[in-house]
Amino acid sequence: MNNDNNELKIDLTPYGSGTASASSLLNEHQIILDNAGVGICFVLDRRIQRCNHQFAQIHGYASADDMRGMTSMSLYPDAASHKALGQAAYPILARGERYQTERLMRRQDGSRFWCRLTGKMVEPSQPEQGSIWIVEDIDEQRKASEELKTLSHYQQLILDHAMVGIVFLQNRHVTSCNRRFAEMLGYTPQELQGVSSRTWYPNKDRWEEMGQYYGKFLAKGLSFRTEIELVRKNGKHIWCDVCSKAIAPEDPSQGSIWIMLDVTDRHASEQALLDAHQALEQRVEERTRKLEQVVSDLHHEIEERILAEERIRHLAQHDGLTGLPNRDLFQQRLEDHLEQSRARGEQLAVLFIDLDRFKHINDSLGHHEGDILLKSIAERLRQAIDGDNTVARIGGDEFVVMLPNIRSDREIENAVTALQTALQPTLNIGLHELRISCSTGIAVFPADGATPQTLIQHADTAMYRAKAQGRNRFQFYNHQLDREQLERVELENALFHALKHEEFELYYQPQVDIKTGLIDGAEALIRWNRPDHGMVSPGSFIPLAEECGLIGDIGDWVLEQACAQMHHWQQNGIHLRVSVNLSALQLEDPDFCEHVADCLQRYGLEPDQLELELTESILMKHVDQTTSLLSQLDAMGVHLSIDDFGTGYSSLSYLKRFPLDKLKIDQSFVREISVDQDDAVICRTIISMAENLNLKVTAEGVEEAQQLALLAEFGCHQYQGYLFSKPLPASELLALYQQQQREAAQVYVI
Ligand SMILES: Nc1nc2c(ncn2[C@@H]2O[C@H](COP(=O)(O)O[C@H]3[C@@H](O)[C@H](n4cnc5c(=O)[nH]c(N)nc54)O[C@@H]3COP(=O)(O)O)[C@@H](O)[C@H]2O)c(=O)[nH]1
Repeated sequence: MNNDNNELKIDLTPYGSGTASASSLLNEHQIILDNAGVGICFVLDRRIQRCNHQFAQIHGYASADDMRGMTSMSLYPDAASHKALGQAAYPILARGERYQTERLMRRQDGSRFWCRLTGKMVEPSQPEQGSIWIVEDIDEQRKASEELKTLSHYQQLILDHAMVGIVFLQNRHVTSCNRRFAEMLGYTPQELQGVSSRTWYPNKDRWEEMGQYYGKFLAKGLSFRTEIELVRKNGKHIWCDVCSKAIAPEDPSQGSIWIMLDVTDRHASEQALLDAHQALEQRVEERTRKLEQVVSDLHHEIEERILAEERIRHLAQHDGLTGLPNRDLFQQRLEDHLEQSRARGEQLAVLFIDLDRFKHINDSLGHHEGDILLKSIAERLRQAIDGDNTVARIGGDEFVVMLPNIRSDREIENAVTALQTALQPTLNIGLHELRISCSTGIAVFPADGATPQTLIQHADTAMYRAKAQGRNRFQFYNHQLDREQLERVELENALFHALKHEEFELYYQPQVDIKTGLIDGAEALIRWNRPDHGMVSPGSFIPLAEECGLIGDIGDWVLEQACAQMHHWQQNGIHLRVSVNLSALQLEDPDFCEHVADCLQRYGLEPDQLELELTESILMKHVDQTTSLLSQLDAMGVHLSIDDFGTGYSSLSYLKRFPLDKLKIDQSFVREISVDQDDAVICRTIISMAENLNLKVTAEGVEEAQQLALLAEFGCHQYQGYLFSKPLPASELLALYQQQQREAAQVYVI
């Protein structure tokens, strides 16, 4: 045997050595054998010659002696394996080499176990010297290894079939990965082996940023989870749910494990969901906004409707021009206050206010200025009454005032005075300075009436009386006034009757040429021969006829009569121009010109035989309309004159604009011409102005020779008045005219 340290030392006893040193050596060997950690046996002719205790123990025998002489065959599971080992080992052993193998062996109890066998020939050149076998029980190790193998196989299976991608990184480089991971990124696992994780990041910055981020977690042994966007081999971006943990937190060099799940679809779904959600939210927001808009529009509409209703209510209850309460509202308030007054036993006064000469002013200035005037007056009245009292406008220039809780007539008079005083200051309307006064009627609850209607009506009646007494007056109602009102209504009816029953008559006042003193015209003036009343002056029924609309028919009758009269005179060789007074209402008739032309034609008259007299106020009303009408009349050849000139507000520019022939100086200026310097100046100015405008001038109301002398001195052309003659029936005028003609002829003869 050689002396290799690891070699088995052969027991020499069977070979008969009896020396002490040999014996000591053998003892040492025996000690080594008995205490060796492995089983050792010496086999000769495939029989166990000797073995140590460990060997016996490994094979399930109580002692080495029990095994001595046993065939090695009994150590194998079967003969075949015994034979196979021999066949495998012999050639190697024969070459003197060590043979090592791991085999399944059999224990004494028949159980199998794994052994590592290491054999060596004692003397390869002399196989008959047998072989030494070292046996290690590796059954546990082998099983563990098997288990490990199985385990790692299972692990590999798990890794390979895992639905998630798994990668092991060291220093951010792939040490291994499963198929799914590679698939996720579009590589094979082999392609990824050893590559940097940078490969699947969109860019370097993102890779570094992530490294810093998760590095902190991994270093602390924490796992972390996130979703990141990665790039596949083909450049397509995917989203991954990533979970990572360090393999050994205490040793970062061992790297980390990453489990990844491709959540691109989920991400896309989520994104789609998010987009849909956002779109929905947007739609909801939009709808909400629209709804809010609709709601706001609705609110707006409701507010507007409320405002409109308020406006309508306001309009329905207020006067559009002055903003004052109207008759309805006034009556409502009066009703309420009457109830209170009744309950408290208080008195209440209603004032009916009518502006003096408003119609005249309104017609003269025009409606626009008239409206401004009314507004100013309304404001003054409103300011002049106490807060609790109501002032309302119930007609053109008619206002009513309610004074509740009145204790005495004096209190009412004070209120009326306050109102009159408020109107006193001059009003500047356009270029005009106007003074306005009012007539006031007063009715008191309960003495003069118990209902709003009665009180207003009685105050109105009282107002008429106040007006009849002159301007700027007030009058308390009494029952006598009712009678007067009744008379007014009766008069109105009588007027209708008069027209129907030919109670009217035309008188003619001669118009005399101042230079010759001869009649050269006449003014037709209506008279009413009222049965049981005598001759009624037009001054007392023309205004009423204008108010009740009868003036149109009366005017037609006058024109017809005047033309008929001229025709008659003409038949008798008398050619007198007759002037006829016109009312505003007549000019509003669109057929007026035709009517005049027709009348002239029917009576065979030349148009210049007729003169139409218009007051300034009529002229100034609807200037454009009047201008056109007058132009038509002028074109026909009819003469036109301004009556009562000087009392109105006509301006020079209008005088130039109208096709006029004559101005008639109002008798109020003529009356005082010889005593009042101002009137004289006015007359002189009118005459001189007419001269400049190429107009003739007639002076009205000439009663005295002195007046006539002055007018003649100022250059006036014509006059009419009691000095020469009062208005006369047609027959008397004819007689006067003929007498004058006769006298003139006599003078001529003389
Ligand atoms: N639309 C119509 N109006 C008419 C008509 N007829 C008359 N009238 C207008 O009625 C007003 C009163 O007229 P009357 O009572 O006839 O008075 C006229 C004369 O009688 C009066 N007059 C004439 N001379 C004198 C005088 O010397 N002194 C004096 N005190 N009075 C006098 O003046 C009136 C004439 O007015 P006028 O028309 O302004 O020239 C009166 O406004 C008539 O216009 C009619 O048919 N239609």
